[in-house]
Amino acid sequence: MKATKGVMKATEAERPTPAINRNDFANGAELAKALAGTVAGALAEAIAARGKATLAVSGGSTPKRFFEALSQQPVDWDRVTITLIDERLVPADHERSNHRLASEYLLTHLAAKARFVPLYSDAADADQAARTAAARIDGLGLPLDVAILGMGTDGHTASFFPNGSTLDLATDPACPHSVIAIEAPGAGEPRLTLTLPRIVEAGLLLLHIEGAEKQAVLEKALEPGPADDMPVRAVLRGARKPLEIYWAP
Ligand SMILES: O=C(O)[C@H](O)[C@@H](O)[C@H](O)[C@H](O)COP(=O)(O)O
Repeated sequence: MKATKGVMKATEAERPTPAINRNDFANGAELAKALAGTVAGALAEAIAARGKATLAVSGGSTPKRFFEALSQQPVDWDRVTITLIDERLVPADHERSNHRLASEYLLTHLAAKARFVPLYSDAADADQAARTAAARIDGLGLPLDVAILGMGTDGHTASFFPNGSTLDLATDPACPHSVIAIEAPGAGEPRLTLTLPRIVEAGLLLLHIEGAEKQAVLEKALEPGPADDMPVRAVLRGARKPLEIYWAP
C-alpha cells in the first residue's frame, strides 16, 4: 500500500512549530520495509557527502521488524556508526538491554559490519555512566545523521518519561550535555538518554509508532498542553526539521 503523506502541525500557541509528515502503512511489515529503505538512503547520502554516517536507534519492542529489514539493506555498513537514543542501566547481556536488542536484530546480516557505540558502561553510578556516554556521543562527530524515536503510551520518547528526575534538563533545548541519567516511575532501571538537542539536530528525525493506541496518544500529544505531561511534545515542538512519523495499525 502506498504510504500516505500528510502534513500536520504540532500545535503550541507561542511559536511556529515544525512540520510533521505522516507516513502511514497498511501493516508493520510494509512499514518496516519502507522505513529501512528511507534510513538506508539517508545513511548512503551521509556517506557520499562525508565518508561516514551515524545512526541512533531506540529500543523497546516496536523496532524489531524494522531492525531486521534495515540489517539487510545494501549500505556501506563499515562506514556507519550505530548508537542508541537511550539505554537502560544494565549490561549488554541483560534481557532489558537495548544494546542486546540491537545486537540481536540490527547488527546482523550486512549491518554486522557497522561500528556500535554503546551508552552503558560499568561506572560507579548513573551520572558517571552518563558522562562516559556523553563523551562517546560527542566523539562521533555531531549532528547525528539519523535519529529514530519510539513512543510509549504514557507519551514518553527516548527516556523522557513523565515525572523523570532530570526531565527538565533532558528536554532543555539548550542542554549542554549530550547524554544524561534519568529515573522515573515506569522506566524501570535508571536510564541513560540522549538529550533533546542531540535528537532534534539530527539530519533525519523519525518517530516509529504502531497500533491504534499509540495513534491516539500521538493525537493527544499534538494538542496544546504541558510537555512535562507528555514529553514527546518536547520533540514534536522542538524539531528543527520536519519530523517523519511512520505508523501502521
Ligand atoms: O528503551 C526504551 O524503552 C525505548 O527507547 C523507549 O523510548 C521506547 O521507544 C518506547 O518505550 C516504546 O517502546 P515499545 O516499542 O516497546 O512500545
